[in-house]
Amino acid sequence: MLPLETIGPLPSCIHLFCCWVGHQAVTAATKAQRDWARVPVKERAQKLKRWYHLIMDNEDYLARLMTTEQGKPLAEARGEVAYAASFVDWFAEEALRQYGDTHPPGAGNERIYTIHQPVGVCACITPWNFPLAMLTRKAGPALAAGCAMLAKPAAATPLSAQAISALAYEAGIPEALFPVLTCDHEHSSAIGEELTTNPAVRKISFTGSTHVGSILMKQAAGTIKRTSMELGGNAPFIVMDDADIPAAVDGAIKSKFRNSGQTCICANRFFVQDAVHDRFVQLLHDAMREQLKLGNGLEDGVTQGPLIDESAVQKVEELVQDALDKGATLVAGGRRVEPNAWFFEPTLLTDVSSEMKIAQGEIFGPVAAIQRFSTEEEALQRANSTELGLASYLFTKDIDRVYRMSEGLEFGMVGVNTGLISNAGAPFGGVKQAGVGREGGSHGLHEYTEVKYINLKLGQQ
Ligand SMILES: NC(=O)C1=CN([C@@H]2O[C@H](COP(=O)(O)OP(=O)(O)OC[C@H]3O[C@@H](n4cnc5c(N)ncnc54)[C@H](OP(=O)(O)O)[C@@H]3O)[C@@H](O)[C@H]2O)C=CC1
Ligand SMILES: O=C(O)CCCC(=O)O
Repeated sequence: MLPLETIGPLPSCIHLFCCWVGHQAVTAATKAQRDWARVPVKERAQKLKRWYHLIMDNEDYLARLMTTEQGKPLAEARGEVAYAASFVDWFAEEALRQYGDTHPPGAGNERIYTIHQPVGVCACITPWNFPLAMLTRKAGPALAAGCAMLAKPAAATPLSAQAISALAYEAGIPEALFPVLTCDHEHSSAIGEELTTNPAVRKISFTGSTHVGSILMKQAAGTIKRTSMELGGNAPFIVMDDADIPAAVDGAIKSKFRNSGQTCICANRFFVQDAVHDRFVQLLHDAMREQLKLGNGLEDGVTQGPLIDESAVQKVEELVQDALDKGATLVAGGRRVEPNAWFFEPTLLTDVSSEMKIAQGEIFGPVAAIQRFSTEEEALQRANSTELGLASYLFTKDIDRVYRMSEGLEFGMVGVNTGLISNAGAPFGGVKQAGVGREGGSHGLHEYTEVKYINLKLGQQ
């Protein structure tokens, strides 16, 4: 018998085991995908529709599971279940509309046309902040297009992913076509490595940090995989002096404090024009006091749950402290509720400047950090001074400004006079280092199809 030390330490065994599980899953998915691509699109769409109805029928169960697992309040969890289901519903319908086109022939006896075909076996790695919706935003279009989708959810939220995929199997979607590969945080790189390097996987779709997205892109480059990357944001929320201030405050509450500030499209940097600064801050402070209640998300009336883990709380604490050290003013909140708890008070800071860390990257916590500005040009220039061009928000009643500024903002998405931009029918995605590709809408389906051009030469003129 081999001495134990020649086999190696336990972690590397688990690493190898994860790679092996991933490899087996890819092999099974490769066969399942060939069969699935041959299923008539109408039948694929019907199975997705059944999945959609099963998700909605189990809304309460899924929402309670998510609140227990992830922490977001029950009302928000219910909203996410419906949001997740809406991707399945939308892509079930869009699958029927994968139109090709015909082109003018180059010569009299040739005909040129295009068809859309599934990319093949795809894989996705999803985050904990939207454990259902980020999965269906990727699996919905992939399955609709005729692809397989291997899913690796975040270690913090495997149960939500397993529950929603079980409903897919119940709806008639083969398990081998849509396996969910769970593992602990230490071994996510093992599964990630297999999914990004196995040549049978044709596409990788990721939502998470820019740091991990860049690792996955490098790994995927070896086999030239298609990638969709939905990475970090640093959203500006611009309030012009002609804005409807109560509406801007309402948008701020929705955009900033959804999921306790843990979304990549949360307002991250508030820019408020001088003339309306004090009124906006006052009304926002009032709204935070009246509308935000911290606590157990299963209890009635709670709107703010805990952050995801200890390191998330520490990061927010450090950002707030750095801002205060550099001259910010604390208007409300500013600390965790009690030692060792992961609940962080809804926080309002003013006198924030671009030198502070809180203005430079994702806060991912319930902190509204307010900067002031004087002119439209200054607002645009400061808003655009980030590499994380995902979402942006603009509040103004001047229609010329709406066009001028929304076209000038270097972001993939602009919410004008609204703090909520999420919609299954719209293309979600970023520019610069915020990512590659679009999810949702018809663009979201195209991410899972290849365009094939066919040149048909006729025998006779
Ligand atoms: N754009 C967005 O929506 C999100 C942005 N973030 C940002 O990222 C920060 C950190 O959050 P965090 O959860 O650590 O985000 P990560 O980017 O680390 O995690 C996102 C997903 O990637 C997985 N993952 C991590 N490392 C690897 C790897 N080497 N190979 C394959 N998969 C990997 C994770 O698995 P596991 O959980 O097992 O580690 C998880 O499923 C947040 O504070 C926020 O700023 C976070 C989540 C979502
Ligand atoms: O934080 C994210 O990456 C997901 C954004 C959720 C949404 O689509 O609204």
